[in-house]
Amino acid sequence: MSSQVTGRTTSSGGTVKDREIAAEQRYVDIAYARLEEMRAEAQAMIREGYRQSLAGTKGSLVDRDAMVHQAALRAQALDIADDGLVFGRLDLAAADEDSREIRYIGRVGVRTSEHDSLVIDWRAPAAEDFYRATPEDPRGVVRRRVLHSRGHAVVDLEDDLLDPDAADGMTIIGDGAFLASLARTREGEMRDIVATIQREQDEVIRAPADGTVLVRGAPGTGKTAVALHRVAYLLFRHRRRFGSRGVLVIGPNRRFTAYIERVLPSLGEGSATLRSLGDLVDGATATVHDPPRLARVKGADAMAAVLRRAVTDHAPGAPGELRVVFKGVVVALDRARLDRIRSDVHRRSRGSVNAARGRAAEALLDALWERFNEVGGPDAAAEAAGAEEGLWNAILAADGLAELDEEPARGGSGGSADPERDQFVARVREQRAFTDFLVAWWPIRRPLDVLRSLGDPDRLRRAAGRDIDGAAVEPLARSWAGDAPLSYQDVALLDELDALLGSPPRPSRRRAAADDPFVVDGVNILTGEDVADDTWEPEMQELTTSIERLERSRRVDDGVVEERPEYAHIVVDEAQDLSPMQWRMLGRRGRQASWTIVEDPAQSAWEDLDAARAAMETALGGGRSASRGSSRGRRRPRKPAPVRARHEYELTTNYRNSTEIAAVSARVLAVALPEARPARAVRTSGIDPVVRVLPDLLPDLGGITAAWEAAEELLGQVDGTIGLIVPLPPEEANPDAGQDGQPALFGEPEPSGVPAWTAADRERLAADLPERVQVLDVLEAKGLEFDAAVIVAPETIAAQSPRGLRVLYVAVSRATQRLTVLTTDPGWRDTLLTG
Ligand SMILES: Nc1ncnc2c1ncn2[C@@H]1O[C@H](COP(=O)(O)OP(=O)(O)OP(=O)(O)O)[C@@H](O)[C@H]1O
Repeated sequence: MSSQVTGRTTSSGGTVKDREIAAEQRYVDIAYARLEEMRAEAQAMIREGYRQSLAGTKGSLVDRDAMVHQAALRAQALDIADDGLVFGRLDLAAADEDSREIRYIGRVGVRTSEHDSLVIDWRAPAAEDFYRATPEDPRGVVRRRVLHSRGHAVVDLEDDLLDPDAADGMTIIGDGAFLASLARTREGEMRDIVATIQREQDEVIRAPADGTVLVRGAPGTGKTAVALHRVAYLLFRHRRRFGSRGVLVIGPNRRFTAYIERVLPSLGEGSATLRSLGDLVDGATATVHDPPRLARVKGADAMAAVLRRAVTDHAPGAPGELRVVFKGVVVALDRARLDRIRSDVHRRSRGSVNAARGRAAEALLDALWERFNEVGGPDAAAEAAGAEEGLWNAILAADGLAELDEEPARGGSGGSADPERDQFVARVREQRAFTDFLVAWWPIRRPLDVLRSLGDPDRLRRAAGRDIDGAAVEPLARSWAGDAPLSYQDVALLDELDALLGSPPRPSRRRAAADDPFVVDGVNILTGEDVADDTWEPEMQELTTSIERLERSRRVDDGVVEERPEYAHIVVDEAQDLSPMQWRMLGRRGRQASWTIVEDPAQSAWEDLDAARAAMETALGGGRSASRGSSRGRRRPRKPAPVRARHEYELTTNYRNSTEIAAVSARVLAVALPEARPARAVRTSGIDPVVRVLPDLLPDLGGITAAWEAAEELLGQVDGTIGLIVPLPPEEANPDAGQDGQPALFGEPEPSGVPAWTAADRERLAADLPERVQVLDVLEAKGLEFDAAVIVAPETIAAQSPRGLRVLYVAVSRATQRLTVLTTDPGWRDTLLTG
């Protein structure tokens, strides 16, 4: 027989619950004492490692490094356990009460000095029952207890009785502490959920490490939390594999990554790389979202073909003619010839564009030699040389000196069967006119230079071919011209360009710099790299051109040749919003990776989900593109990507919203996507969402005042964070203005009809509000949550983009406790409150 209690008083004073808490506290104290010893041991190990290195024995440096590294990891893991070390207890079924096994579950594993288990790490197999046992499937667990602590002190308990028949004499404490924990105040940063992971979530966290884990779920079902706990699990269980090659976690924007950045460190895992889609590429940071119609073009797979054409076009400022002089003969290549050479080099070079500069130089020399012969060069040269020689000999003879010796041929590129050609090549490649031309005609290009060059509509039109709608060219070019801010989609394009341009060729160190005709002033003009060595004498060299200096300094400053890192595991959050080009960017970082993909298609702002899905499959298959990105033209048959194991999961319980707020968000979902199923919310607050109908919500016509008043009211009602969610700024919005029901593309008037909130409006609104109120546009609100949210003008949000209703669905599902909606449209009040 068990007894269920919440606050009953015992004969010894205090409640049953107090007595149980005191008993747990005794155990927890023992665990902390041992944790302290383990920390001291780890510190001693670190000291010992350093001592060994001072001893200077053979191999001691390696030993020391290994020892210090291990001990430091251990010390770090033990440090994080200082708060809430033990959070769970399992009582397992047994033949009698005395032989009943008890397991304590905690943030890290703690053992006695005799190696008996005091606390089991939550990720260890023995802890699995804590998360998986249910009354239907108790897995031998009679009672599951959650311990709530503040620092080292146990402050509350909550029990689940899973097997009543086996619960002989067991006390069961329960007052809904789990649900209460869901209602806790949000402080602006996500927290870990180790103590309360639910069964369906645990299945995702412990899913197989290989292949792809795909997790779907409505807002608030814990997708992000689960993905992060999975990272901690993978790093714990497969430390060698994932620890060394790394785990990358990708979120939609920097606000989001800031929101989740403390979860992994709080789980003792600081090694994962956390990036947003806007700062995944080193040296580039996105600050804006493109309006949907531009994003659609920039993110489409066809953009890969456009960029490929862009890097094969001549660089801005490339000279249109090459002229060199050999033995008095002028040899020139005109634009048409140069263009043919350029496309020929591109066609024949497998590697990157920058690496092909050496090949381009050779092709130019070939063409010059050919041209030299075409213009009757050898004869003219012989004649000119003969005349010159005759003149000199006459002068020498007049001085009573011997005749000129025959000049020996100077071997050019290694000596060929044609000494005349070798001499030509050797002389020409040393000419200033040739090297200057090469640097300008085939410059080492950076991704950002190429993207900016597409700010020129004519150049963009050439690159676009038929892959971009003609009407899109001008707005696209505008978005890249000058110093226009980089968008989230642009970052993926820069990565694509980086892959196309690649690193410049490595200089040949074997060849003494002084003998290398492409080394000018200690810099290899093919690669831009500094190849000065002992044999280099500056005064013997020609002066460096300003272009070379510029290139050299830029490349050093920008670290443009940095390697792109690859990871062993990649977690993609909010994956429903990724464009095909963004998937390509991720694919390059995970060619050997396993993946965890987290998404909710109903929240997707991306329109062409099928194309994005195909790009995702390619990325997961090892980063090889099934299509070369062009919608037409030649396609080489490619080997199909290997099929990797796929594990799919759906999360069904909404832990964020109260049932009252979840009902509002379900009504928006019913309009946005009638066939979609909302998640089941579990916590009822008794607080109904508020919808206010106001005459005007344009920022200057009452919108800012109304939003400010709503925030002020909520500040008195909740202790934690408040999100003021306003419509998109004008440059990021474009309505679905298509007459035929199709989303509008380009050419229609600017979206002046739909009101928008500028960044300045947001700043004005935020100015007089405390820090716990965040003012953000609907796209910035993705993935975040607040104690209370104010949604300004749902009618505007819904109309601002083809996916506006889904964006609104995201907005209304952000709040945990209170929701206020301000609208000018009574119809929206009815939709939100009654459906
Ligand atoms: N098992 C759990 N115990 C306690 N809190 C939980 C649990 N699962 C999720 N939560 C909480 O629910 C909230 C929503 O979780 P999360 O942000 O991970 O959801 P999501 O599915 O990613 O939502 P969205 O799709 O809106 O981004 C968070 O505050 C999270 O800590």
